[in-house]
Amino acid sequence: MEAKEGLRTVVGLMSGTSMDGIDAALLRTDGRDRVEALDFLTIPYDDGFRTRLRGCLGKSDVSGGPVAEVERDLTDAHADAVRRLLDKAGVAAAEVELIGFHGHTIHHEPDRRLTCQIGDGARLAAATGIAVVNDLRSADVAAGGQGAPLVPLFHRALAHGLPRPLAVLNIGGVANVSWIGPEPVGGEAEVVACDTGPGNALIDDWMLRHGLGRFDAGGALAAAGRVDDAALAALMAHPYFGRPAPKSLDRDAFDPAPVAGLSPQDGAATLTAFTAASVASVVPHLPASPVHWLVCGGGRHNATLMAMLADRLGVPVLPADTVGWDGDALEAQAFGYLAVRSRLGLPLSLPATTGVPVPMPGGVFHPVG
Ligand SMILES: Nc1ncnc2c1ncn2[C@@H]1O[C@H](COP(=O)(O)OP(=O)(O)OP(=O)(O)O)[C@@H](O)[C@H]1O
Ligand SMILES: CC(=O)N[C@H]1[C@@H]2OC[C@@H](O2)[C@@H](O)[C@@H]1O[C@H](C)C(=O)O
Repeated sequence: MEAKEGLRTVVGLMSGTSMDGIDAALLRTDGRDRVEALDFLTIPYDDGFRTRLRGCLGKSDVSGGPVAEVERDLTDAHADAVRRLLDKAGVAAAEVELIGFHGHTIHHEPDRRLTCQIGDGARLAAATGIAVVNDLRSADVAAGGQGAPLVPLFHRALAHGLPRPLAVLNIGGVANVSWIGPEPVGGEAEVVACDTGPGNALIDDWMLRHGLGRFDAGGALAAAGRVDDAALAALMAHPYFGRPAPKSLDRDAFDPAPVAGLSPQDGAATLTAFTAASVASVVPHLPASPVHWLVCGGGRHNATLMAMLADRLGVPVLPADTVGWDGDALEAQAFGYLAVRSRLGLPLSLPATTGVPVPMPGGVFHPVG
């Protein structure tokens, strides 16, 4: 075990459900309440690899065969991302203590105690010469938790001094919220979290299906359409939205059939409204209404979605960048932070963030050599 005090220089790596690429962040953190962001980059996947990755979704058997080949190539792409990040930052691998390696979720069914992130920790440690912590969700799921979301404790670490209650909303392929309560003197604020519903994944799939690109840039297509209220009501009838937090989702949990017959514009508008309405539907499940929302993840670049969120939530909804955070880097930074917590034996999740029975440490350590 490493020293209990002090900042460590670490890398965090995330391959998110939108399958856009690898986010790699360099930071210094004590795994508690100190975080200094140093650098960040994204390495996009090419279309061929994205198709292979998509082909792994829903599978949980990684041994041998095509999933094992994708896992190997995914790991090597992460090693390359680490090299490029350190080159960009002018930092030597020897100066980095640890990599937090999320891997890529190909299957997530916590109610059956199943979650699977592909990514070979030992191979990444050997390729980079830096120790790795991976498999950060399994311990939580094995103990009966949702295994997600895991970023809430990182959000709390960043949130000192901001107005409370605060909601930090990540809009990736799936969307998740961290509710952070008032800051007690000398104590830690209450955190409640869950996945709210779809983020961008259904919108991205819609754009691809209509040959209109990989995502709705700026929300322009949605802005040109009309929300179909009946289709939206059908989408919102899913039982997930009535369930209390904590709760989590797999990427493809929702069937977009209700929008199937709509024009490209109206479908985009309705799916964008679905994301906004599902975020708003979580508010009654929170301990108190947030006084403002900070939005991170790629969905904050979708102006139509941001406007729909502001409309439905009725309080300020701002990109997280407005308080000095890098809204693209946050998830990758979180996995560097969580890797340090893993080495310190600190919890990665709490009963109110994943439903795990007790505060839960986790992660698997892979030393170099
Ligand atoms: N300029 C833009 N306009 C609209 N949407 C955008 C823009 N840029 C990115 N996005 C959306 O953001 C998505 C990527 O977001 P992000 O990288 O946060 O997701 P992720 O980390 O892969 O997912 P998750 O958080 O679920 O793991 C893209 O797929 C796209 O839908
Ligand atoms: C199982 C899984 O990989 N879940 C992801 C996904 O993407 C967003 C949302 O669903 C969140 O629950 C989680 O990722 C973030 C990083 C988290 O664990 O906090």
